[in-house]
Amino acid sequence: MDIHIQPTPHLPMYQQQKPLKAADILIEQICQTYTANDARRDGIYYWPQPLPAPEVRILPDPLVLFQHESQPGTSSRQALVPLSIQEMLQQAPQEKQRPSMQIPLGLIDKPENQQQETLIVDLHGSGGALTGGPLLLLGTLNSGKGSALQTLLLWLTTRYRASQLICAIVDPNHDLDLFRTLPHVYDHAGNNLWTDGATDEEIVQLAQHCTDLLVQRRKRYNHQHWTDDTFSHLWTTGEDLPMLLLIVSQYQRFTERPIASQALKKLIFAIAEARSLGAYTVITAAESGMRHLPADLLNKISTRISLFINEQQRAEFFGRIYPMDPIPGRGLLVTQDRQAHHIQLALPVSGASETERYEQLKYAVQQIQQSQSKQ
Ligand SMILES: Nc1ncnc2c1ncn2[C@@H]1O[C@H](COP(=O)(O)OP(=O)(O)OP(=O)(O)O)[C@@H](O)[C@H]1O
Repeated sequence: MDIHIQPTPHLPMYQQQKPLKAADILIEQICQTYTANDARRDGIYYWPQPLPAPEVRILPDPLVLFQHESQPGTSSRQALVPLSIQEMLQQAPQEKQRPSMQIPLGLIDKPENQQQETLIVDLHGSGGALTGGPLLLLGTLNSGKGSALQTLLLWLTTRYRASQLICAIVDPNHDLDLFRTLPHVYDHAGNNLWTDGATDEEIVQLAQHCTDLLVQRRKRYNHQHWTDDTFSHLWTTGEDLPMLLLIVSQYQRFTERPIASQALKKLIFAIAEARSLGAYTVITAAESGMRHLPADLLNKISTRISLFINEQQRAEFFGRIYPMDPIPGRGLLVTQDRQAHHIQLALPVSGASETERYEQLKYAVQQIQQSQSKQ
């Protein structure tokens, strides 16, 4: 059974800060008498609410991945998945799982269709999805890249056991430190696949472990003709074949280090070539431009999310200047139909401050760890 993700979730209601005007009262009364559902039945669609925006004093965490255990449905906060982590962890092993790399990351605005939907990125890149293939998250300092990686990794490690998913992580900012202890970050030989990339040797070694994994996989199935569906088919027949996810955070940090950047680039290319074998890539970068993200690397990346970047970078990255607000987690995504959409990414966990969110994430990772040790 697949986990159901609300297609058009309800938006948070902010507390009214200013006194109501007569027009507001009138609108509210009309909305009460003639609800959105009544309107929809009559073929009238309301303009969707604006994307939920974090506001330090009012609601710093308006959009989160999972529902909070103690307050389902009672908070003005919105969850992408209508389940708590604990419920997800209990449900996942009972499902007939497929190796899906479709990850709910936030909300996507489509005002021209009067819609707002869950943003799902698909690292496997099956046809028909809004986005597909390797993912780049670009954004300036404090734009929300690290939080987005946490959301992505929390989803995947909650959903898949370590025997189903191996994560290789290059994390110079230590945004994913809390995940380091999870068994997902080790390969079958017991090698730890997390590094902050402080030395070139560490990067080269991690690249070697990942390449070995791919080589072993090709060898093991040397007569196999790999198509888009082969991996999924082998997986569901019970083959011991974990997905491999490479995360390279802050790619620009390595561009001045020829050995490290060559090793990373080669690895990213090898993983892009091995998508049908179940290998996937996510990269974040704080700088665009050829010097930081070479064109041949960018060509391998089919899903490009830009969080806040300055106008000049926007012009370079998109070929034109789309309007953007400097809101954490707010960004732009150009979908396969070449349409640009505003998006709001979800935080992995809720919390009124960074410290609270850190503790919540720590607790979430502990829950994952415990559920792993029970299996
Ligand atoms: N989707 C979001 N909703 C609400 N707040 C967010 C969101 N994403 C990030 N934030 C907040 O914005 C701040 C910066 O986030 P984060 O550290 O993820 O940014 P970053 O791009 O990784 O920054 P840097 O490049 O400096 O490491 C944090 O306080 C974080 O909690």
